[in-house]
Amino acid sequence: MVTAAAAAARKTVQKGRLMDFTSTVIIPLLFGSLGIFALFRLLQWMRMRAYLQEAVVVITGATSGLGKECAKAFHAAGSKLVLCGRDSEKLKELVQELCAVKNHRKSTHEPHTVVFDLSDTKAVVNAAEEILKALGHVDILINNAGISFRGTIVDTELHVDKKVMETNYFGPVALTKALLPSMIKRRQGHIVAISSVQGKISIPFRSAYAASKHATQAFFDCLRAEVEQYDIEVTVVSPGYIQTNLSLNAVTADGSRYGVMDKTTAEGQTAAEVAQVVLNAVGQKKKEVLVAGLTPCLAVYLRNLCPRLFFTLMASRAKKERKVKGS
Ligand SMILES: NC(=O)C1=CN([C@@H]2O[C@H](COP(=O)(O)OP(=O)(O)OC[C@H]3O[C@@H](n4cnc5c(N)ncnc54)[C@H](OP(=O)(O)O)[C@@H]3O)[C@@H](O)[C@H]2O)C=CC1
Ligand SMILES: CCCCCCCCCCCCCCCC(=O)OCC(=O)COP(=O)(O)O
Repeated sequence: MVTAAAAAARKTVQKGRLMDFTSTVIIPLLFGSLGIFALFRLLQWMRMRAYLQEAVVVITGATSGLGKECAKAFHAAGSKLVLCGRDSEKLKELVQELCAVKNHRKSTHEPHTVVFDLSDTKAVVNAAEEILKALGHVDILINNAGISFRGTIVDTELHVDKKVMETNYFGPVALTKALLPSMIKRRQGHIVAISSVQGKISIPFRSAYAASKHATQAFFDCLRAEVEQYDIEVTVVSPGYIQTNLSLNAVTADGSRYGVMDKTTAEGQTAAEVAQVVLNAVGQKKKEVLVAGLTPCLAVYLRNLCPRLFFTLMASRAKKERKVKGS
């Protein structure tokens, strides 16, 4: 009887101590951590806002898809935009669209436009000069423009491989090199490369595209290391499928337009969602970001951790695709 009462009393004391511990240690710790986290996020947001507001941001491929949505996101963040593209009419329409947006919280700026073809090196160098003359400097360069490709290696004419490399690799490299000296001089700048999941893994019938994106990843990784001493940032963004005109505009083995909206593209993430990820990655000065669903992310890990299995999967994918196309 006595021992049972003593045990019950001991239990009550223990329960009381636990409650004391919870109210004096656990709960304050929990709220404290939440508070610190909220403060950290607020400071991060304020730093990002200050970084993007008034920044001179050059965006290539601004006439459609991801480039257009990036233009909207950076414009809304108060950046001074330089919109680049091949079609001056489409660029003018975009400027009108951006200027029509009312933003009462932030001061926004009317964007500049520069028309040039990225596969023309001379035009790229002239464009960089034009940009520096008009705005004095560039804070953020977003190398976004690009084209994709569909075809077998055996059938693809070499000029097609070159065209894809000129647009996706040599164009951004030339523009970056043309703007880099002024960034180094100011010891300030941020260079962004829109690569792809296919900059990390190669899938069949995309040889020229995957090669151009692997080259992009390699070049901008080297650049990041080389310019860190000048406080210049480099961000490589690797998206999975996005709902844009990329597949429609892709080139085929003989250089003609593919002209098909692939199911994978149509079912991808929206360009606005990915543009927001680009904005945040730039604002937070991230080194790289993979913006894709579970399967592409797993495929990237599989390529590195178990390449044999990945190659087998890709070979069977090639066989299956060939069967579907009856070739
Ligand atoms: N959509 C997707 O699934 C994915 C896209 N990406 C990448 O995103 C980037 C943007 O593509 P996305 O928006 O999807 O596709 P879009 O086809 O919608 O946009 C491509 C942009 O690049 C421009 N461009 C193409 N060739 C040239 C050139 N020679 N000189 C100058 N500009 C050129 C186009 O301009 P114009 O209007 O003159 O043709 C257009 O503005 C690309 O680098 C692409 O590889 C990455 C992963 C997935
Ligand atoms: C342990 C399980 C691992 C599962 C991995 C299986 C591998 C399956 C292959 C998946 C391939 C994903 C490819 C994604 C490609 C992609 O997102 O590319 C983005 C683009 O650049 C699109 O350009 P495109 O012209 O090809 O439309």
